Amino acid sequence: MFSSHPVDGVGLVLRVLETQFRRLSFPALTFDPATGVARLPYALDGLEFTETVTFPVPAGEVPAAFGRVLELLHLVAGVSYFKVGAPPEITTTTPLSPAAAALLDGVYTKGMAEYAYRNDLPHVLSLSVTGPAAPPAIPVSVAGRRPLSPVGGGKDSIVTLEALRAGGLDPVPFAVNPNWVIQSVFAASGLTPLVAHRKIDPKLFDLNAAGALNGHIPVTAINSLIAVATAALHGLGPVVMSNERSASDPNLVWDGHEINHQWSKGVEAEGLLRAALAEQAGLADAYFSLLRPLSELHIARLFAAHTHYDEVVTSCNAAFKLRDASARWCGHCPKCRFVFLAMAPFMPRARLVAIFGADLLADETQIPGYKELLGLDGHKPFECVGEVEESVVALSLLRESPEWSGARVVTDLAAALPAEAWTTAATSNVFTPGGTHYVPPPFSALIRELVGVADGAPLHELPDQ
Ligand SMILES: CC(=O)N[C@H]1[C@@H](OP(=O)(O)OP(=O)(O)OC[C@H]2O[C@@H](n3ccc(=O)[nH]c3=O)[C@H](O)[C@@H]2O)O[C@H](CO)[C@@H](O)[C@@H]1O[C@H](C)C(=O)N[C@@H](C)C(=O)N[C@@H](CCC(=O)O)C(=O)O
Ligand SMILES: Nc1ncnc2c1ncn2[C@@H]1O[C@H](COP(=O)(O)OP(=O)(O)OP(=O)(O)O)[C@@H](O)[C@H]1O
Repeated sequence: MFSSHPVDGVGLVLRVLETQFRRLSFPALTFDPATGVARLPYALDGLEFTETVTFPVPAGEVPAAFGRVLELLHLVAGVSYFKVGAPPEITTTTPLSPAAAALLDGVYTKGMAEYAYRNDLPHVLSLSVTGPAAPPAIPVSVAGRRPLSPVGGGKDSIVTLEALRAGGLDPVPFAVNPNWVIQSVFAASGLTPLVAHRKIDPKLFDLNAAGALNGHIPVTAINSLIAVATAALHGLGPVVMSNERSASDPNLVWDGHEINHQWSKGVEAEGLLRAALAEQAGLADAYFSLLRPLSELHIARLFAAHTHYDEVVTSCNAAFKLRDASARWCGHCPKCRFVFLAMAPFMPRARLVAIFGADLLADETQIPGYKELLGLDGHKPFECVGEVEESVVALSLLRESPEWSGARVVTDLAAALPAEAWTTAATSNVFTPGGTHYVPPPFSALIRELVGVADGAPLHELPDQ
């Protein structure tokens, strides 16, 4: 058992590496309305951490719903500290509505599934968060207020922001810890953003550097709750995300469980978060993804209409590292490869090469990576990339394009795919909106309009929620 008497940095690290942790718990959080600073403490047995989130300070009173969302954020953001020890018990004294308890179970199991898989910790997949029961709150609607639209610097949130603007909904752009890419997207949008700042306890980085257990966490769940809390604090409307249909697609199945790098971007997490916000905080329809009915390839096609973000748009995750971030597109990760392939059918080659600063489809060293995306090798990479079918459809469009058909990577990949792939591509539904979604009116009309206008075709009917 770990105890918390003072030790120097090296001693602390050595003891952590030798410890089998038993329990993650959540000491009381604090919030200072004058500074907007929330302090979120965690205890991994006797090892203590504090994460800090600084919200934009509101002009008026702090609404009760904000406090309830902050409680949820405190519990969800514990994943970063949980992963140091993967304790079998996670307990809170915060009363939990049934939907809040279900969200937390999902976050600590399915949200941590990639971590469990990579570290061979199967017990993580069946953990449960325990706490006293709370009755569901009475839901209130946030409809009719200005939406808050999180910006990630990539193509998806630009498509959402511009769709909301075109629909006359007057969106407020938002980001957690915006780096220069996100700030440049804010500037290119011409809209005035709100921002929040999140500071992970630095002790975590020392432990990681020394070899403590580490791995991927469901960061979108954390950013989403910071966004909802900010919207509540500022009396805004729903938080409108840009998570696509393919985010729900798992990377692989392990021990009978789906492992999805993007779990907290997927539709299951969206449903759990919506229900938890309604029951625990009384916020009905306060969170949804506008782009949920669309594939990544479809979103790439819609993005092609927005040329004034070309100098700033960056989807590569390497640009978003806390340390040693790349300038923009790194040009050699699965996400760069996928986004290049997805955009190529819909824009002139010179424009795409200018956005990326390189021509990935002319570079034969990219071929092994593209084979993974096309399902010819290994499993879908642990990154935010579309489904195999989307890559196949993109390639089928490129092999017929005068500009791209002679590109080295296109010819090699087209030769490597079996003939059935082209039949699959021809009958694919990647440009047909569909699947489970939670887009409420009037936003569903907006997405119909967006898709219909971009296609120059009759408006698609979205299936019912
Ligand atoms: C930028 C990135 O991809 N980071 C992943 C990478 O971490 P790395 O060590 O290379 O760099 P940092 O991000 O700077 O992290 C430093 C350490 O801090 C830990 N940490 C970070 C954020 C946090 O909220 N909690 C943390 O504990 C982190 O574990 C590092 O030790 O590899 C890590 C291990 O696999 C990943 O966890 C890092 O992913 C970030 C949390 C991140 O922001 N990733 C997004 C770009 C991302 O993957 N988004 C997914 C959606 C995932 C979801 O379900 O929400 C996507 O867009 O598909
Ligand atoms: N720093 C951040 N602050 C707030 N929201 C964020 C942040 N980073 C990403 N998001 C949001 O999380 C969701 C997933 O992010 P993701 O990186 O997939 O989107 P993106 O950057 O818009 O597009 P792309 O898929 O091209 O990178 C989006 O709704 C995005 O707006």
